[in-house]
Amino acid sequence: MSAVKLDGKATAARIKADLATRVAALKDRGITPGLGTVLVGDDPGSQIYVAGKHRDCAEVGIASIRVDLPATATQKDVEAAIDELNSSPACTGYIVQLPLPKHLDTMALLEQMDPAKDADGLHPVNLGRLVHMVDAPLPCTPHGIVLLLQEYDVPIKGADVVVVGRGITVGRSLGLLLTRRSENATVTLCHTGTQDLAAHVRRADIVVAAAGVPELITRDMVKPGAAVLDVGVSRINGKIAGDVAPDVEEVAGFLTPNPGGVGPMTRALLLSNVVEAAERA
Ligand SMILES: Nc1nc(=O)c2c([nH]1)NC[C@@H]1CN(c3ccc(C(=O)N[C@@H](CCC(=O)O)C(=O)O)cc3)C=[N+]21
Repeated sequence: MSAVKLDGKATAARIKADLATRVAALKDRGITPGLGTVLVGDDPGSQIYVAGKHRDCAEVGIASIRVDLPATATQKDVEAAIDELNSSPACTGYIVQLPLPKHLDTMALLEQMDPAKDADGLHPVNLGRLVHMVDAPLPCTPHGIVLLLQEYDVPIKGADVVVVGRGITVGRSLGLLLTRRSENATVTLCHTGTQDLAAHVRRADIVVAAAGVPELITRDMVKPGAAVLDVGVSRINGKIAGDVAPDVEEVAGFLTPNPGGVGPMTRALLLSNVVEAAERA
């Protein structure tokens, strides 16, 4: 058997084509959406991601504003950059690239952002709205995962979903998203304290691997026919090493390639949050 490829790259291209139309309509009304990025330090991975986001913006007609600060930037320096984007009319949405250098207080900086301009959906107010199940910008990776499953008609309602990893950007937020009434999945959130990971994964109709541990999910753990989504972005000798072992392809019913799976969806949903914020404003 071999798994159906959950093609994030192709699905993201369709989403971006739709966004380009909506951006053109906004421009006809005199509104140009603009994405800001705040990048602190010179981590090569973060540089690549931020550059990619600006390329994506150009592709759909969103203006972009890039704020790069040195690794030595103080809390006050980053606060000043956030204040600037909060008050800039050209910036309709922005992100602070994570993780920030350790000497900075990430939570304080996130709280300082205008929640209406939160393109990542990670502001505590917007995550709180997700907990309350009211409308808010959604975290990009979880939202991208849900849309990718829907694109391939993978049933979510009633599915047993095992999410591996409890990080804010993916695992924890995805649990909140999938347990809303509109998705109605049953979610088990596994993490480093989970006693028998394999036993949980084996029962899952949908497995989302977001632990950042290369090849954590092995073939023997996956129920035949299950949908497996690989969110891993570790690197070994510069090459992406996902959380899912390659031979899972032989048992899974659906599998994301990595690269070309969840990553492009994350980027497309970031653009979508920017466009939606501009449409609301
Ligand atoms: N505030 C914030 N928001 C984020 O959304 C955020 C972040 N911080 N910090 C880092 C993670 C990671 N992340 C990725 C997005 C796209 C790809 C992506 O498109 N990857 C390509 C491959 C690119 C390559 O080859 O390096 C793919 O999967 O096809 C990967 C990783 C967003 N993150």
